[in-house]
Amino acid sequence: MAKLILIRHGQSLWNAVNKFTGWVDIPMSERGRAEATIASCKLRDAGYTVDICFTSMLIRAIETAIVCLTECDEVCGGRLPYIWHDPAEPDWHGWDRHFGEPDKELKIIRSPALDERYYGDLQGLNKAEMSLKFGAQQVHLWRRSFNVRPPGGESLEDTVKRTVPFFEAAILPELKAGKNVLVAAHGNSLRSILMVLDRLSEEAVASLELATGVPIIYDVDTEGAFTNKAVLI
Ligand SMILES: O=C(O)[C@@H](CO)OP(=O)(O)O
Repeated sequence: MAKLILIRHGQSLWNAVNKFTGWVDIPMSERGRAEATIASCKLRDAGYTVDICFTSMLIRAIETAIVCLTECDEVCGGRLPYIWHDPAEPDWHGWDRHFGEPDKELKIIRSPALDERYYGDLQGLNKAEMSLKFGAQQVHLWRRSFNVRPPGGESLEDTVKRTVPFFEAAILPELKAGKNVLVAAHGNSLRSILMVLDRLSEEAVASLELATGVPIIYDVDTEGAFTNKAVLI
């Protein structure tokens, strides 16, 4: 049975100071790196290995993936992790051309489809200050409702429209082929995927909160059915 391992990135420097982050490319904090290290050890101790990894384009998710795969390198199952570059990219310089042993490689594939929800005009602003300015209820709607867009940004519904098609086209086929997949992404991009995997209603997804750096694991069969959800706290 293939494993799907979802992980929200470790705490970022802007999570630490309660700022809306969205697409701003903020790295992890020291605590975030520690969270990713602990996640790596928990994956190793529970005997999980990864065959292929997907991340967003944002450094906090990429860092989380790399720390998870390399702090306890048993998680890689003896493979060498590397960032895959698409030969179709205009600036591709043959970065992965020297690899010749696919069985010993662990591709890390980045996609903007997994990026955090775009927070528009709120990016960089403090969440508590915005609650004082616009009211806690309005800010809660911007942060957690399914279809209310933050000013100039994406609703969760908008996010679903990019994450779920990517999940179905790129990630699901790997799982159906029996590969263990690590997906390192963001609070809202993962909430949008979990909404589908856990069949959550628009109301139920509003109360779904994901901790930073905590792996969520599903068994996936060859038909693409998701069972036995486990959270490695
Ligand atoms: O700021 C953000 O990008 C996200 C995740 O940290 O915030 P929220 O939890 O409010 O959706």
